[in-house]
Amino acid sequence: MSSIFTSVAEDDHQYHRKSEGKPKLDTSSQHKTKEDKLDLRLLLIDHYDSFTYNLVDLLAQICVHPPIVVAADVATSWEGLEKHLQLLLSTTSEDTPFQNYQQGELTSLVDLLDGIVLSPGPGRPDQAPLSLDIVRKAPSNLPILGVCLGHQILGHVYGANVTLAPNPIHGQVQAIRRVNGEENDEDPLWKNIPHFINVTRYHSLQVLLDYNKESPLLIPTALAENDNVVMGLRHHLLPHFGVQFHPESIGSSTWGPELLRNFCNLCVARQDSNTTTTQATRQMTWNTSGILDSQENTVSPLPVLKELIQATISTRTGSIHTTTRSPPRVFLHRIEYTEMEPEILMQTYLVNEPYNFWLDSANAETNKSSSQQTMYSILGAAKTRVEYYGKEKNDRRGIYVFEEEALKLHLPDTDVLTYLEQYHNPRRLTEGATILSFEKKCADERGCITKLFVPETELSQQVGFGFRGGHVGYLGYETRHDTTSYLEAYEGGGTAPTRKEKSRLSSSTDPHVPTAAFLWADRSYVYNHRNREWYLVGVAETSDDESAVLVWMKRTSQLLRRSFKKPLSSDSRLYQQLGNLKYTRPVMCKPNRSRGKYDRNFDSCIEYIRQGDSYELCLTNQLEADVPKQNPFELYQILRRHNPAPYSAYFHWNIGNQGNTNTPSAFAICCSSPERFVSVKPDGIVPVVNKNNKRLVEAKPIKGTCARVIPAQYGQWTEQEKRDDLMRVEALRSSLKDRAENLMIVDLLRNDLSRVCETGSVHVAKLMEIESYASVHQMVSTIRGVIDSSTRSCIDVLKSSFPGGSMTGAPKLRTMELLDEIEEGVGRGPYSGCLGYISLNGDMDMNIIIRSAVLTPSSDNVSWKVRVGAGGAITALSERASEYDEMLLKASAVTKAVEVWGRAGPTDSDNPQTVTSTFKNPLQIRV
Ligand SMILES: C=C(O[C@@H]1C=C(C(=O)O)C=C[C@H]1O)C(=O)O
Ligand SMILES: NC(=O)CC[C@H](N)C(=O)O
Repeated sequence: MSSIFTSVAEDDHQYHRKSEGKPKLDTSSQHKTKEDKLDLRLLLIDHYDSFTYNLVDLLAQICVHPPIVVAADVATSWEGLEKHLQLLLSTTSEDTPFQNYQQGELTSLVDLLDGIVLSPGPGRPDQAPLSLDIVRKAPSNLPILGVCLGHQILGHVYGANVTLAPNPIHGQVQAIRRVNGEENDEDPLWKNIPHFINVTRYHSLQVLLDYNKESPLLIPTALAENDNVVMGLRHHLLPHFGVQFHPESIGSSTWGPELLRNFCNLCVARQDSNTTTTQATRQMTWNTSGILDSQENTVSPLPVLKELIQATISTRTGSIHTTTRSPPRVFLHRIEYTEMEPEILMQTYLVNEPYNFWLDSANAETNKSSSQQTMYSILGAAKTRVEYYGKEKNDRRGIYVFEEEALKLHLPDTDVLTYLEQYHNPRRLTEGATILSFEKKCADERGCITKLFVPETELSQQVGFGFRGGHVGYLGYETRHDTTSYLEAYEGGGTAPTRKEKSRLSSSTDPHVPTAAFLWADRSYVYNHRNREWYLVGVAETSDDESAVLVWMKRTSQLLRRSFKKPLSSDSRLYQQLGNLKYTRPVMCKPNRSRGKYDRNFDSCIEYIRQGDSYELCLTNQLEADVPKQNPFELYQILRRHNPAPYSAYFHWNIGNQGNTNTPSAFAICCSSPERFVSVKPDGIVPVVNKNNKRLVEAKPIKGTCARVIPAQYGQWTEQEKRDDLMRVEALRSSLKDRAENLMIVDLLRNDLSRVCETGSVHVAKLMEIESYASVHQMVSTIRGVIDSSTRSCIDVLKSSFPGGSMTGAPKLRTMELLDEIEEGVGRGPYSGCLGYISLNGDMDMNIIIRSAVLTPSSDNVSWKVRVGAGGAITALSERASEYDEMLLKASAVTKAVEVWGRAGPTDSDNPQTVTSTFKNPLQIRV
């Protein structure tokens, strides 16, 4: 591993970042609080970058108050910004950028600010009117730090040319050197920073400085070693500083935070040198402490605009639902002496129910090193379900809640995350579960029960898993319209004509498949693949429910205790097919967009990157096939053998009863995903203080893929094949292109988690590790952070991080807009979204829906339309010729299984409708 990453937390017990070996903060004691933090008010203008909150997190570690973040499109001028801030100040409420400020404490913008940071972002400086105006009109003694796009904005304002850089460079860590010069030695931004440092670059544009000018306004402070691009600049008089690189990136972590500290110190020194901040000046000189003096007043506070005050923040952001209903009761029961296997339980009892699921750890048995978290299966069938149709399905918009086939609730204006929040907000979390045991001799189903309440703190250790019932389902990719709105509203943006225009672009998706869908899992089966232990998990909202749950548990326990290992009815048929599979056989799934079109799409991506509109785009395609109607569960069975993966899942929706419902939804998802999107769990590594309220958030993004060697003899490796395969691992590990792709997504996930996690808690636990699956090697990183679960829920985590950055690229919002256009407005549906559980104790585990088939019935109901999404990240280092192949390689993990399934053909038991009408499922009878 290259040395630039040595400051990454290898030791997961590290909660706050260490700063050993770094110079101490040089600040006057009156500005320090008890925790040595600086009492500064910084404003950060967010140009919708995917790294902004990494800056916010670092600044929040340095300052008492986290910076106030506002979107770059809240206004187009300094005056407009003032109005906007006045409005915010007058409506300070919970969950806004102002939550840390007292009402009435702040009276005017000028009094408020000690410094401004202009964030990085997509696009060109001339497209950022607000930031340009800030540089022109802010009080001249107010320090401004421009990062990347912000640096280019400074360049633009001060007359430098902003042009295309010699090469776009994204996610690469490179050496820069400081520019020597007497004035630069005094430069407070670079105080105590060595002359050569490594930093991460994400840019396509550059500021060209004219070194021949006699008295230049801008002075270069650092240059890139390899291409001499200006990496740092400052105004010759004003306290305006720019850095072209990203000090907040994990690849800059040795000196980046120091540079930000220096900026904060500079803001403190400016406070010291001003008795009243409104005495600003245009006549500037460096004073002895390296900070500018101010003499002239340029800005006066604006009166508060009464009519604007009336609009409240909570109506803009969609206020958080906090229901006062008490949390449901959870019951657990361990089944002793059963040899039941999850696949048999599904096949025998669950797949013929209209709504059922299996969150599988399909590789837990084949891969003994699989982690603790991926050794459980959660299975169940449900009576109550939630369907959500989002912005792209305007005719049916809203939430629909069904009990069996009866529509119980329609909320036309509610989005899925707001709906789920009612169940999973901090006030409704269960604090433990009742463990039930049944005495064997007791004949009565309702009697002879021992109950023991175990608090959550002990429960997870005792049973090993964190699922306590709740919602199991998925958020399709198009749920992104809602999370985008949340983000824009939080920062006060989304109102600019450019953004409004963009959000009108909507994608067409399959009408059979809701934008998001969840089952209410009140009776579930949890299986530990390692020790083969089974638990039943029941949820009761009322006392009637409670006695029904007890009966179900007792009956199920009795039934499963009698189960012995038996071969699956479909087993021999499936294995036979797998053995016959020829790996050279062409897939029958047809890509939606041909190689020629995909190549042109690739060119568009490269052009957007070249122009500075994106740093990385995850371009995708869909492959489609029509398969004669047969049992979709068999496709899943083939898939879990063919491509065993830790976040596999089967999700089956209404296939047996198509046509009987008020909404025409009917589909199945067969998923063999290797990727965790995000989980929320309690964890031993969290500090002991207030332990109950802390939960660990973990994302495990994958970026970097290469094909594995496929042994000539199915399942039998020669020594040479093993060696060749290992060589591919090493090639992937050291590939510049893949490391850059991965680094970008690591920084993006750090950003997304930093929006909700505690300041300083987000860290990279594992960087660029290689995991091997049936057909591919993958580069995987692990990012962790801590939330306070008394104020933040897993829904907040989803709001701040969905969709997973590995499926979008960076910067996320702009890149999603570009992809919409490139992918011709064809919605991705469940593919690229996430699937998993949201548990009633506040735990969550969501995968990324990739390596998956989504099945919907054809209009005549005689065949399945099978869709397999696949794609890959495009960066400046990508090659056109290999991207289409990489997409096909990823798809092939699934398309081969579809091919086998299609060849197997229907059997007599493949008509679920007949089965459900004759089969009385002993486990699903509800009393
Ligand atoms: C887009 C897919 O995969 C994503 C892209 C990857 C890559 O670019 O290397 C790796 C894993 C996924 O995050 C897919 O499988 O369809
Ligand atoms: N990271 C950034 O801020 C990028 C700035 C600009 N869009 C560029 O590509 O150069």
